[in-house]
Amino acid sequence: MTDYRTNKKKTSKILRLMAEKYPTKEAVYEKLIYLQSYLSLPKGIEHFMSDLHGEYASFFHILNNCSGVIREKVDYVFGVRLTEEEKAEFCTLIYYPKEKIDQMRAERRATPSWYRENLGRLLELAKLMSYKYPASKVSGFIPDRYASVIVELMNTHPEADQAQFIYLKKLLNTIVQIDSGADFIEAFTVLIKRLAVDRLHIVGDFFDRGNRPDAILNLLMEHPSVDIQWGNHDVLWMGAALGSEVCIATVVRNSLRYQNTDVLERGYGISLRPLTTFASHIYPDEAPLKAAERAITIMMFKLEGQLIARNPDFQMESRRLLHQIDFRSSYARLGDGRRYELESAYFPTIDESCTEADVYELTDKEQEIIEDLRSYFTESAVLRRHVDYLYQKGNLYTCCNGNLLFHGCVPLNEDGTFRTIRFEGKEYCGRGWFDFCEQRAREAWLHGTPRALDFMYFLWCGRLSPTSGREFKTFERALIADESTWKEPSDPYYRYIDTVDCCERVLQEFGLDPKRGHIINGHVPVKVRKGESPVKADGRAIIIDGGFCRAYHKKTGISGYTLISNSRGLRLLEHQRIADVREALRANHDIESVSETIELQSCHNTVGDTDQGRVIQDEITDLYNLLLAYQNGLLKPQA
Ligand SMILES: O=P(O)(O)OC[C@H]1O[C@](O)(COP(=O)(O)O)[C@@H](O)[C@@H]1O
Ligand SMILES: [Mn+2]
Repeated sequence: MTDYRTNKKKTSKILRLMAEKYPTKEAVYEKLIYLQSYLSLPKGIEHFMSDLHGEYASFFHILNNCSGVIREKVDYVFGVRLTEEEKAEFCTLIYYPKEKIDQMRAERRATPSWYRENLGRLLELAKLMSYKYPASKVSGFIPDRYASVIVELMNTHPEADQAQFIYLKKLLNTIVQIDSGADFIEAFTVLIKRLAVDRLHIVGDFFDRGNRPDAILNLLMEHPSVDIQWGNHDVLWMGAALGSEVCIATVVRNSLRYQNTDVLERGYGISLRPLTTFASHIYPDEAPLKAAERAITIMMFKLEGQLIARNPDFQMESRRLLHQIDFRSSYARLGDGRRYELESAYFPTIDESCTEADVYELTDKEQEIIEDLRSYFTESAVLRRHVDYLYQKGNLYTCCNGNLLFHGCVPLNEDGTFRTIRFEGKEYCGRGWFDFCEQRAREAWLHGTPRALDFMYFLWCGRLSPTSGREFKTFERALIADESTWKEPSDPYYRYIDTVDCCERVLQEFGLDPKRGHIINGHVPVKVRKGESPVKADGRAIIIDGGFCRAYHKKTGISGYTLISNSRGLRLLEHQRIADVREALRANHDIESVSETIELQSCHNTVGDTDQGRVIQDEITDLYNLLLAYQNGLLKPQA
């Protein structure tokens, strides 16, 4: 009885709210007709990318060419009506309108007929690409300042009627005559790019290795429809920006290793001066960058050792190794009980005779340096804006249209079952562990608690972290010459992902249809050169770390992947070579992309089949109820 009453109360509350929004019967009709028909349009295109690792030029190009979709549409619309060169030049105009127009002007080729011709082509392309959207959505994509004229252009039908033909000609002539051709070309290219990608998913790792993660984020922040799944490099930077000292030391170390200090110094206004001055003082024989790397590496190991000791639940004890160094000889004892020779036995910031606990203490000077860095990191407004954006648009995982997106792994046991993780006296596994990890990562942002800041470091490199799933061998890689110690054992997930059974269990665990969903991961570079494929378990899982990262090109053999999900299925694009804007402008070169169909459905998916479709369906039900309430007099519509 109570249930019935509360439900009734709730329903009428919803209806009253709806009535405020749709006060007349006509308003309800209008919305119902719009929503009902929208459900039948083809589903919008989703693009997935991951592991961008600061490679701005490639990302910029792929964002501009919409992962190759523009080129395909141009081929489709203009077929043999244009030569290959004309099509390539037209594509370059769409990718880089400002630069291309400047070039045409400089070469005195930007004549009125050039403007008219290209505006005509852009219009034709935009019309074709807009067919899968309702008109109101298309007008939402048009840059405001040009909206009324572009809407007018989009509504012309020159093929149908002579008067329309003349009308269109007049519109285009006037645009060019009054010198607004360049502005309209640019506005059309914005519209076309918005029509080409309905949603962009970035499956983690913006930072480290490449030198412009800041520029990538600036660009992305202008994109109208993005979601992000955090990678381990992202959580590391997020932790650093929020003030975790060990995350800061690691970020600085990574930047020095890849000679990317510009990101910190210019991009985020973080000065490394005190560190480099100190480092060249204590390592006078080293080059400045190398000296700074050595100095921050030891600080990092000290801070990491302290963190591991105060967080036994991280299960990272095997990574606390600084005290295993015999400072009098040049050896360290590792977990296997064996002694390994160190690359260098010179540790000017460690007192040889100190106790085990003291090894992990920072010297006064080190303390001063890390505090100084900390204030730079936490006070950088640009970094703060980027991290806020990562928190606002990002999650540890996303379920979208039946697919499961996350960067690393779901921790598994050796036998492939979900691994139970004990943390603060509670047990977690599978999705529950992801939810807990995300909650703790958000605590770092919202409250900056020490425990949550420590957790960000665990997420970066913990063996049980969903973004990592690997036992990092940073100590061995930094200090020990014997490379056999460098191999990083990883979670059984990375083996089991090859099996259909595992993928299906994971999908089910996250509430998705195991027979129809896909797992989409990044994190593990696919070594195409060695014959590896990004497609696992008959297409149930796809790993799209295609190595945008230049440092890994030798290993991967390609320069990035984009996964595309459209109304007919899934397609993978393998981008063959690095983009270069100048080259694109000079010779109209595009990134060469090889396309592989992973799944082709016999029928088109519609908006009705998507998550958004389900939300719309609910709204339709509410609208019908409102209509009923208006009809049976429960609510009075406005006249
Ligand atoms: O998430 P990614 O890109 O695999 O990066 C993490 C990896 O990078 C490393 O820190 C190694 O870095 P380097 O390539 O600079 O030696 C590994 O220890 C770790 O597995
Ligand atoms: Mn990663």
